Amino acid sequence: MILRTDGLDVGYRDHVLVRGLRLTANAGEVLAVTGPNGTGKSSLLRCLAGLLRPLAGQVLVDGAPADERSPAFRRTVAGLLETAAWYPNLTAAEHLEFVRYANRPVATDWFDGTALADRLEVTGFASTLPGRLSSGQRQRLALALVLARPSRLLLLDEPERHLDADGRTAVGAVLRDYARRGGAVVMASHDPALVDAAQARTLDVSDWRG
Ligand SMILES: Nc1ncnc2c1ncn2[C@@H]1O[C@H](COP(=O)(O)OP(=O)(O)OP(=O)(O)O)[C@@H](O)[C@H]1O
Repeated sequence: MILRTDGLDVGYRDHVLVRGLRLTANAGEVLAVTGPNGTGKSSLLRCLAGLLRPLAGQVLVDGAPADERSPAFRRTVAGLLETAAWYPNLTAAEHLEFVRYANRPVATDWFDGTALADRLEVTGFASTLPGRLSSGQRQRLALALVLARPSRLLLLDEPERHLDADGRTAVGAVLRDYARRGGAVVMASHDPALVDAAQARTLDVSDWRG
């Protein structure tokens, strides 16, 4: 088991969004967190990523509390939760090269997502600067960059954002294969087609309303 939560309360001060959540994500599994707007999907993802402290309970990754400052946690978890940051003067291909180079020392020990990243068809705009990409192309690049980082647990907030129907299906298939190679994916999603393509198990956060 890669990820486990027990008795997890997620929210802000006196505003509990999710209460007592028990969740697991195993190697080989894609878990889709669903539910209406404002029910706490993004907040839950931030909590799993160690970016928002739980109001109660624990998030355990490989048995240790989620902690962004831990090198082991950072080697295990890769995420796309907010808008990606770009180097305005690096092309799409240079972004990918940079991320691969920066992760080179650990790339042989951990999951190598290079082949998966290549399936997002970044090649079509490889020499374009981020400021000149369409929002869908930027989303493909952001996902390719996350996949290019070695990881065993992917945390994604609405990966379908800005993608056309083919792009959503492609992302679903890539996530399915990431899991098949031994990773686990937890994603918030509003897109049943993506959830289907990823063969994801679903968890409706509104069942755990605070
Ligand atoms: N930093 C914050 N401080 C206080 N409240 C917040 C903060 N971020 C989000 N919230 C509130 O928490 C609630 C849940 O927000 P969240 O973004 O987690 O929902 P969501 O399920 O991801 O929604 P959507 O489907 O619209 O993306 C909302 O009422 C939101 O206003």
